[in-house]
Amino acid sequence: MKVTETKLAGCYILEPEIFEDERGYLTEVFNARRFKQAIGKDIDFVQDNQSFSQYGVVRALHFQLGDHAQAKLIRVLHGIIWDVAVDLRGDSPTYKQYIGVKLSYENKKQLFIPRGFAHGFVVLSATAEVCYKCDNYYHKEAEGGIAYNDPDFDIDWKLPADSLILSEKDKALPNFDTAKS
Ligand SMILES: Cc1cn([C@H]2C[C@H](O)[C@@H](COP(=O)(O)OP(=O)(O)O[C@H]3O[C@H](C)C(=O)[C@H](O)[C@H]3O)O2)c(=O)[nH]c1=O
Repeated sequence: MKVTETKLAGCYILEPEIFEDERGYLTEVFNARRFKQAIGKDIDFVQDNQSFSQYGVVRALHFQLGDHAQAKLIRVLHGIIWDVAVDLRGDSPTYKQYIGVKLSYENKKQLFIPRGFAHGFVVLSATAEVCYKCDNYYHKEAEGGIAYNDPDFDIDWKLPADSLILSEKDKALPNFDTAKS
C-alpha cells in the first residue's frame, strides 16, 4: 500500500494495491494490520457509512464534538469527489489549515482524517457513492459544523457556486468563529 503524508499532521492518503487480471480486479480496501503500519496508530473503526449523491452535492463541513469526535477513512465506490479535511485541533501546528484531495473509483485513493477535523466533499461526477469508516459512533446531539463557504477558510469547491447543492441544515451552518467548539 502506498502511503502519502499530507501537510496536515496525522492526515494520510492511502493507495491499496490493486490486483488486476483478465477478469477484473481485487483490492483489500481495508486491512487493519497494514493500516496500523501505515499511520503508526491502532484505530478501532466501529461504523461504516455510505452515501450517494448527485453532481454538485456538497456535504460539508461536519464534525462531532468532544468525546464523540470521529476519525474517518474515506473512499469512493463510484464517481469522483473533491474531499476536504480541515484541521480544527487547537494544539496542531496546522490548525485551521485544510487540504483537498480528489478521491475516485478510478484512482482508488483513500483519505484518513484523524479526530479533531471537519470533513466534507463535493461531487464532481454525475453521481458518486462515498464509503467511509468511523472510529466512533454517530451521535446526533454531538453534531457540529462549519459553513462550507466560510471566508476564514475560503475553500475551493471546484464548481461554480450556483452548481452546488446543500441540505437546509448545511446551508444554515455558522462560520468557524461562531461555531460550537
Ligand atoms: C452521518 C450519519 C447520519 N445519519 C442519519 C441522520 C440523518 O437522518 C441522515 C442524513 O444525515 P446527514 O444529513 O447528517 O448526512 P451528511 O450530510 O452526509 O453528513 C455526513 O457528512 C460528512 C461527509 C461527514 O463526514 C459526516 O459523516 C456526516 O456529517 O442520516 C445516521 O444515522 N448515521 C450517521 O453516521
